[in-house]
Amino acid sequence: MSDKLWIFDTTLRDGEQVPGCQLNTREKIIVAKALEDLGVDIIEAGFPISSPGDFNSVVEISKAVTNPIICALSRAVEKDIEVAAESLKYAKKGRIHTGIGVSPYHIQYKLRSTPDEIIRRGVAAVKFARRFVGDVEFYAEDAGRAEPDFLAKIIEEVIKAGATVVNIPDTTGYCLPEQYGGYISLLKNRVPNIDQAIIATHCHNDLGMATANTIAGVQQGARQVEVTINGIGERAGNTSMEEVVMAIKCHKSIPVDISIDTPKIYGTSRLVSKLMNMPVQPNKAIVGRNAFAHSSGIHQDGVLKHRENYEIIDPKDVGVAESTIVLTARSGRAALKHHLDALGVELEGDALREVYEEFLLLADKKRDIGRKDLMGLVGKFVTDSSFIELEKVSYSSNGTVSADVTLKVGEETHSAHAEGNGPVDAVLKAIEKSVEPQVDLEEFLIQAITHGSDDVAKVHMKVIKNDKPYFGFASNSDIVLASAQAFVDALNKIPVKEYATV
Ligand SMILES: CC(=O)SCCNC(=O)CCNC(=O)[C@H](O)C(C)(C)COP(=O)(O)OP(=O)(O)OC[C@H]1O[C@@H](n2cnc3c(N)ncnc32)[C@H](O)[C@@H]1OP(=O)(O)O
Ligand SMILES: CC(C)C(=O)C(=O)O
Ligand SMILES: [Mg+2]
Repeated sequence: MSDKLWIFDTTLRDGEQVPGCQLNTREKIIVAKALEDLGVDIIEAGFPISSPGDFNSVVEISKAVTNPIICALSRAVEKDIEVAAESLKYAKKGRIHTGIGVSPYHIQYKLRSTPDEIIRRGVAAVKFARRFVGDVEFYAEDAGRAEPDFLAKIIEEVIKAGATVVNIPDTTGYCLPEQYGGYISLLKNRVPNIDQAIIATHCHNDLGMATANTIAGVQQGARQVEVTINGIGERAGNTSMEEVVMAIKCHKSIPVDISIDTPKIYGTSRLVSKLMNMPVQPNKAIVGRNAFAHSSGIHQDGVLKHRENYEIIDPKDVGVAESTIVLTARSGRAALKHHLDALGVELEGDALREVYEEFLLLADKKRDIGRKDLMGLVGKFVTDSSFIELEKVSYSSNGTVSADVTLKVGEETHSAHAEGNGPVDAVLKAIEKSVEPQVDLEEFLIQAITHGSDDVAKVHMKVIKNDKPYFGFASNSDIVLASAQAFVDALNKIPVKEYATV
């Protein structure tokens, strides 16, 4: 029989420590509800002593969320623990998370203390927290660099004092998987009362080892994993929830059950990325834009024949509609044919070979091959009456912001006027008014390339049509124009056959 693996999410505490990621209470409640919906077991909602805002967030999350345990962080300091307990008064199930540094660095240089005194303070903190709640987690900060004998001793003592969960953080992301797993097996084998508490992993990603270390910990007997959505967190981040969950789902040999509703992973990732203003790197495992995108011919042919040739996860299992086949100069005929079929152009044999040769010449010069390029290549076989070209864009701000756009769709000219919250909003609305298909704008990123006031803005956009993502890119020194061009670029990638279905 498998054990339960408790999923402890610290996006709203450790994740929120990242500069620029701070959320207000309303936004934290949105994330907490999404985490509840995703199926997490414990939400670390904040560090209540740190500010009135964080205290209030823990109070409001406790009211808003029903199923998960709500956890509040504190130092091994009585006042911190009292405030944490106060913040949890509305929690249906509340947990206080208290602890202290245990590595020689932390004991000597941070806390200016001695090992014996650290054990005394840790034990006192756990006993004090138990006066308020029955569920007390102890963290042994910087356990990843602790003396093993000292770690085993303090863990034994805090369990005696009433800790229900013992958290073994690799706070500085120092460990290799074998070392981190070694700490967990040491505790399992050496601490006589270890079966009275759950061992938790809490890994940081300074060497890119957070997921590997967490999995090593679970393999050695840890039964709680502390993770964040998209792996956000201090410095290089925390362990990413989606990576751990999917690694365990992919490897049935790890004998644990997880409560996460995996098709909700992608939506939760986007929500956190958007609210925290923290873009997800394109090659991020599981949730990155390219996690299910195939761009070289041999892979594309393999995926088109049988998805599992090059995918270990079905994208639908994590909430991504489908894999994408991206046309590049490394693509082969299978990929080209796949795209032409989607445009309604069915070519075989010599015709396909002829178009493929021309496609290669073009793809060697151009990074991103879009619908206009493809229709140009197959022009003698078919005409495209739906390609969109941006002819004119103007906007003004006179109390209300409005925009006028002129577009050419196939041979026809369309003009539209719209108002918006700002110039980009107005221009995109005007474009949407005059074209099919209507789409949902899911992601919109503007990046400065050189960082001067004469900078060129690079815009990346993701739109959704019929649950499928389409990406648009553009760069221009005019941010509004770059946004309009990226939007049109994305629209032009939507196959005509998708227009009819809304
Ligand atoms: C590994 C982690 O992620 S730990 C969590 C990190 N998150 C945060 O720090 C965010 C919230 N922190 C805060 O708001 C503030 O730092 C507070 C309210 C906790 C403390 O503020 P201040 O009282 O001004 O202290 P300051 O931040 O300057 O220094 C931290 C103090 O806590 C002590 N301390 C650090 N960790 C612990 C601990 N686990 N238990 C007891 N004391 C601790 C330090 O030794 C230092 O004490 P000192 O001033 O006597 O040397
Ligand atoms: C407070 C503890 C759990 C922590 O975040 C760490 O040690 O990384
Ligand atoms: Mg941490």
